[in-house]
Order: sequence, then structure tokens, then C-alpha cells
Amino acid sequence: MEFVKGHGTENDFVVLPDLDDQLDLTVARVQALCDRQRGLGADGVLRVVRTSGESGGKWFMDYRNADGSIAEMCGNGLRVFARYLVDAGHQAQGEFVVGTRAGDRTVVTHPDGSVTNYMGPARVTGTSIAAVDGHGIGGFAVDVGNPHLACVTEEPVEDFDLTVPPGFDPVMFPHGVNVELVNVIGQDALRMRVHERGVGETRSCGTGTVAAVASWLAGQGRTTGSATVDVLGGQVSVTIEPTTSTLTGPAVLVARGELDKSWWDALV
Ligand SMILES: N[C@@H](CCC[C@H](N)C(=O)O)C(=O)O
Repeated sequence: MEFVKGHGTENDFVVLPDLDDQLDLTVARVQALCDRQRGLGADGVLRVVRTSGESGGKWFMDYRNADGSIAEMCGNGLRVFARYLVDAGHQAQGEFVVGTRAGDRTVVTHPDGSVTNYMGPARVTGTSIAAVDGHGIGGFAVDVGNPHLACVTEEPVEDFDLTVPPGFDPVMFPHGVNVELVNVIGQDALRMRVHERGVGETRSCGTGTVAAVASWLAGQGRTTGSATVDVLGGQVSVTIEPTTSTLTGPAVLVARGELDKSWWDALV
């Protein structure tokens, strides 16, 4: 069984081409693939499925977090997914549509290896408080297809311990939440760290960067704007409009190979 390893701003993924939707991708298999000692190591798995295209796209991105849980959407993963499709010859360079659990998303691959995702609306749904490292930090709840609590703070984001999962309001976020800590570092320039639901601290989160920019704008009473977001693994650019948002950043394919069949079969 073929795999490809890739990352977007060091948020890393195992890509599993499964064009005919045959794989039994159990929680145990996702956990083992993502384990950095007993597997390949990754923040998540992207299963590539070919679809009928009835709703526009020919592809479905089946995204799983490293703990085996299913998430609706993954922004960095979508760029890597698009790059894989072009690299494998399944899609021409340029614009195409990928289905996700959050709906269809248009992507545009660029010759320099970067990808622009049309991420849909970033909906600010309220305010809440994240308990991080003994601090209560206020932020905005932002729905980017998946749930975020993006908190702009004056405390340097480097100073927080994200090895412990942040606390959050389970009534507001009944299915868990991704928590972003955000500093303003210049004009239209943010820095972000993130604790991802189902993973832990990662070096980047694409949907999280969109939520961070939406939260920063909401704090100024704005619904439109653009910013760069520095993450531990690099930089992305985000534009927010009232009805849509875009995320542009790198997508890197690192390796390809074959999974050992007996290893895979022993996992249930
Ligand atoms: N890293 C992703 C987000 C992955 C899903 C997230 N952990 C969740 O459970 O919602 C991204 O780049 O957006």
C-alpha cells in the first residue's frame, strides 16, 4: 500500500491514496501511522478518495487527527492533498475542487509549490475563555468548518506551556475545540501557537490561522482584512471577507513508499 509523507508549514501528514475507497482506516491504524516511534509519525492522516464529482469535486479528503478522531476540515492538509493530486498526475496544476466534511473547497496550486485554499466563511459565533497554563485568556469562537477558540493576547505566545491541553467551555464547544494563542507583531502581521483537538501542540494549523485572523479582525469590529501569520513551522497568508476566506502557504511532499502489509494487517 502506497503512502506519501508531506507537510504544510511543518503540520505533517501521511497521505494514503485510496482512490477506490477500499481501505479500512481504523482508529488503531491512524494512531499507529501517526506515532513517531512505532509508525511513520504525523499530526494527521489524509486519505485520498475519488468521488463521482456530482457536487463539483472529483476528490474527497478524509482527514483524521493523530488520535484517530475525525475532523471536518484541515487547512494545511488541504494544501498537501492538492499538491499530492498534482504531483501524482491526477490533476493539472491550477484550480480544482476537493470535497471535505465541511463542504466543497476550491484550491489553486501554484508553480512554486504553494497552494491557495478557498476556505469558506470564518464565522465568529461568540466569545469564550481558554484556560492556558494557569491563565484565563479571552477570545472569539470561530467556525472554519471545524471549531476554534482564537485568543489575541499581549502576553508573548512563546511564554505559554501548551503541553497541557487548554481548558474550555464544554457547553460552547461540545465536540472539543482547537485553541489558538495570537500576538500582533506588526501591521497586518500575527504570530500564533496552537493546541489542536485530537493532536496536541502542532507547528501550524491552517484553519487555526484563518480563525486567528478572523478573531483579530473581530476584536477591531472588522469583518474584512488580510494578515500574514507566523507559526512555529513557517508563515501563511490569510484573507477574510464576510462570506469567504483564503489561506495561502507552502505544501511540501517529503517522501513516498510502501507500508509493510503484515504491519498494517496486524493493526485492527
Ligand atoms: N491541522 C489542521 C486542523 C486539523 C483538525 C483539527 N485538529 C480539529 O480536530 O478540528 C489545519 O491545518 O487546519
